[in-house]
Amino acid sequence: MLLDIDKVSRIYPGAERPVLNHVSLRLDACETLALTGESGSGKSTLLHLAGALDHFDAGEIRLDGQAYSPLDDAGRAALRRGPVALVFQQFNLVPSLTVAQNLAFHARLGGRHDPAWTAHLAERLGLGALPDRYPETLSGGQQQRVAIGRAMALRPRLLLADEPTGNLDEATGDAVLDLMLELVAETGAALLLVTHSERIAARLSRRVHLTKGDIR
Ligand SMILES: Nc1ncnc2c1ncn2[C@@H]1O[C@H](COP(=O)(O)OP(=O)(O)OP(=O)(O)O)[C@@H](O)[C@H]1O
Repeated sequence: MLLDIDKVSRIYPGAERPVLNHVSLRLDACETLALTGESGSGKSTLLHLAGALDHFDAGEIRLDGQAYSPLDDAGRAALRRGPVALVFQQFNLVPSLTVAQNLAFHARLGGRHDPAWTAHLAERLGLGALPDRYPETLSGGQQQRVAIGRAMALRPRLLLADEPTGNLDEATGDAVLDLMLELVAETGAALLLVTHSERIAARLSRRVHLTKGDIR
């Protein structure tokens, strides 16, 4: 088992009820899992917890047996510059950096920049001719391909994606999802992907539905 979310709860300060109530979820290497649920059901919250971007109030999360709760901020940041990578709906590229610099950005921060691998990713993602372009000159699909390349440059064990095609039209989104699934399969990573789309969920190997703070 790669990711073990074990009876995790999250109560936002001031909220009456927990958004996540003893949620458990396990993910093996090479698995691709769609996380669906109504708006506000806690999908992003769960993804952020798996990415060590937020704290949980009960339970435990482990990645390859490493528990999250003892980690300090540096340990949590190291997780995101190593085995865990994230892709968001809003791309979140660094506007002042070129495509090539964005692709290498997180891997450099983590001391794991492999120029040959990054160049391979740029080619695979159809970005080979655009190394010196800035994000504002790219289409949404191109920007998301850079974000995926930036994430995969770390050779993560776990890729977390929050509505990665939510800002793209259907054809562009499908092409981006194809590339993401290919790269995840090629590297043996696991994928946990939040989506509202039945069509996208059906493309992944497994799906779970979040409702009333729990997985059904
Ligand atoms: N930082 C926060 N502080 C307080 N409440 C929050 C915070 N983040 C999210 N919430 C609340 O927690 C609930 C779940 O939010 P979350 O974003 O995880 O849901 P979601 O299923 O991803 O929704 P959507 O599909 O609309 O993106 C919502 O009621 C939201 O308002």
